[in-house]
Amino acid sequence: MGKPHVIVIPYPAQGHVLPMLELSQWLVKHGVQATFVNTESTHERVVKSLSDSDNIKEVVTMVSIPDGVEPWEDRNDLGKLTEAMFRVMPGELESLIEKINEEGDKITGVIADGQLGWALEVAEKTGVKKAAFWPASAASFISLFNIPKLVSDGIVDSNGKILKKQMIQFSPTIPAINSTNFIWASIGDQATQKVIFDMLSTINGTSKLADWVICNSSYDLEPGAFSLLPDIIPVGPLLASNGKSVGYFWPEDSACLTWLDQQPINSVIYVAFGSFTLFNQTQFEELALGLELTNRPFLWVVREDITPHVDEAYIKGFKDRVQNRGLMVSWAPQQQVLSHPAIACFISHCGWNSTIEGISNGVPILCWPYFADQFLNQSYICDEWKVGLGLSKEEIGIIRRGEIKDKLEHLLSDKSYKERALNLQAKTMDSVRGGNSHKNFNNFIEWIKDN
Ligand SMILES: O=c1ccn([C@@H]2O[C@H](COP(=O)(O)OP(=O)(O)O[C@H]3O[C@H](CO)[C@@H](O)[C@H](O)[C@H]3O)[C@@H](O)[C@H]2O)c(=O)[nH]1
Repeated sequence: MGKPHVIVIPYPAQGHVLPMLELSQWLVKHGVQATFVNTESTHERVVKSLSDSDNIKEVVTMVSIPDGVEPWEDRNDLGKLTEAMFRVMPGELESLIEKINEEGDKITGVIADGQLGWALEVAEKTGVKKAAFWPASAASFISLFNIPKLVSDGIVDSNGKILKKQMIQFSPTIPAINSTNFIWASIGDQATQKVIFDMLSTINGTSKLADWVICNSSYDLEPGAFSLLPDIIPVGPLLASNGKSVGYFWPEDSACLTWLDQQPINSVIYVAFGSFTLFNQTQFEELALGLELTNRPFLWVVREDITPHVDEAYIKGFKDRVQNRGLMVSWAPQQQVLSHPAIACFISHCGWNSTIEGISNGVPILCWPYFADQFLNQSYICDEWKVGLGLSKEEIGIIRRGEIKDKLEHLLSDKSYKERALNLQAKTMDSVRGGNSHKNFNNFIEWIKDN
């Protein structure tokens, strides 16, 4: 009997591809062969963005299949993308597995993103092991499991439209969620929301189809959520196995690490909003001016692809005034940045990966959620773990420079945030270095290897 050989297949979004590629590298380290299946367009982006030192292609077999989106359609339309994927990718995945098997390199299991239930149906059909990977918090899983109840309670209709705007407490052991912040409720127009809602509604069934459901979280981070979900197994945070993530959609600017080396310890404000967040010009300027007002060094990820005419976006004179203490880059190697001793705090959109990367490095967080599960993650950061602060918006939805400066001052001058962040870091890292997450991961590997 040869090595176990699994297919790992993520949803084509940055916050899904990165942790699943990390998972694949951990699998390989444990003696499992991994074939990573991206959509063709994501594969192209990832391969193009690899840096010279990234040897991922020698470790994990990277392949691609079409996502079904027609050349004239827009892949940023998540509704269209999700529908097209569902139509085309199951057949493509099945053919891929057949082809690999015919070549004699037998596939023994499929580990699918929790959002891709159809991939587990393909696994079932081809008679291999089935596991689901959830790249976000266990609490967000709970909110999706409760979709049928939300419909029967009249909070949302069967298309996912929010009928009642109110705080929802699924259990006293997890943070309450405002119904307007449900994951699907802020994605695109009503038609898109329906497609995403339908996809998320299937997650309960997907997790029943899977032999294992693993989650990129830990008992220490979410004791309440995991007590409600005994069959969801935390194995995280799954950080880059060699300290550096691979699988970026944009080329990294690693010069920022050299710049960080020149900054005093515990001085730099790191600012990054993941892969989806969009700012209007007013908000962009207020953030820039807020950073300027702090008089502290900062490293700010400004995505050039979503900030058209980026040079003109900065307020006049800003770049000259901050040139000795501010660095703007288009994409940073975030895990390396957050582990750098110069970092003092993190202004984040609270995507789950950014959240657990901040926690794993003991970095206090100023929360600026944009959509989806990010509001729930903010509640964890501010109310449960107490390692960060939120920001208040004006009525017109803008966060002003004075608010940004004041909250940063508060976060950095009240040492209790850093203390709690370091405590949580210690617990979290213990869990992956020999503790519960580590043990769970080893049990998972045993299951994959078991004939
Ligand atoms: O300059 C940058 C900016 C980000 N990152 C990385 O990109 C990833 C971003 O992931 P995440 O923080 O989760 O944000 P999103 O890309 O916005 O992720 C989507 O997917 C997540 C997992 O489902 C959800 O929690 C988010 O709300 C959703 O927006 C992280 O690993 C970061 O380290 C970099 O390496 N460099």
